[in-house]
Amino acid sequence: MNLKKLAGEKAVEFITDGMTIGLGTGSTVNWTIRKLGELVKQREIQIRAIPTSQQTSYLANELGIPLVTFAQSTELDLTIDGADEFNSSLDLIKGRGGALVREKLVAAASNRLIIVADESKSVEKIGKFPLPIEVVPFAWEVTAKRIEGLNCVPTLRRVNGCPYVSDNGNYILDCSFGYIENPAKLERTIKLLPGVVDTGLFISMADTVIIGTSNELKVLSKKN
Ligand SMILES: O=C[C@H](O)[C@H](O)[C@H](O)COP(=O)(O)O
Repeated sequence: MNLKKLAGEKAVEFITDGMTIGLGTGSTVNWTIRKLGELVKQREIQIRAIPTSQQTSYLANELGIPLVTFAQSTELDLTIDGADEFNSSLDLIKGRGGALVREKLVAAASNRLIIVADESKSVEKIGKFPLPIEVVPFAWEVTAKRIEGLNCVPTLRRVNGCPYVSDNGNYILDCSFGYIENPAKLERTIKLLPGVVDTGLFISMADTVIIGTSNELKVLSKKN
């Protein structure tokens, strides 16, 4: 069973006619986007969408999903996106695919954030994998040193030996903090550092996580 597909396709049920939605990035939400593309093609639903990456923009265009920008709408009804890790409080780590900055901006402009993931993303404490932090290329070495001072090992993300460059023209540092005891505090601390654009910590942003497990689909919702 493809658990990413199971979770990704389920999320389409939350999209209703006339919505303006945010489309996340990654292999799980791609299933949502493909399913949505079918509905749009069959004229079963009319929506507008803002993509969180070039990659998602290409896919949505290929599928005929109408795209808009924040110039047309500054408020979104719903965003559906993937995650690299989530805990039972629905705190997330995102950004392994490099789209964290736009993903956070789109999520923050949305009335609701639905995460789609397979069960391997569920953790007791976030920090199992390095935390992606997007930084301005200028003086990135200095920024990395400052982040290192917070007790972690930052590694510049590279592709074929060259620094990975995000859609925003920035670099990404993958930072091994180990398990993060207080994600909200860490987020505030990192964001104060000069050179940091944003972090992959998404704290108190997700409303719902749809999880594909080998037995069934599980839905976790924010406790109010
Ligand atoms: O930058 C990438 C995003 O945060 C993705 O949503 C995240 O990495 C999850 O991707 P996937 O569904 O491919 O595991």
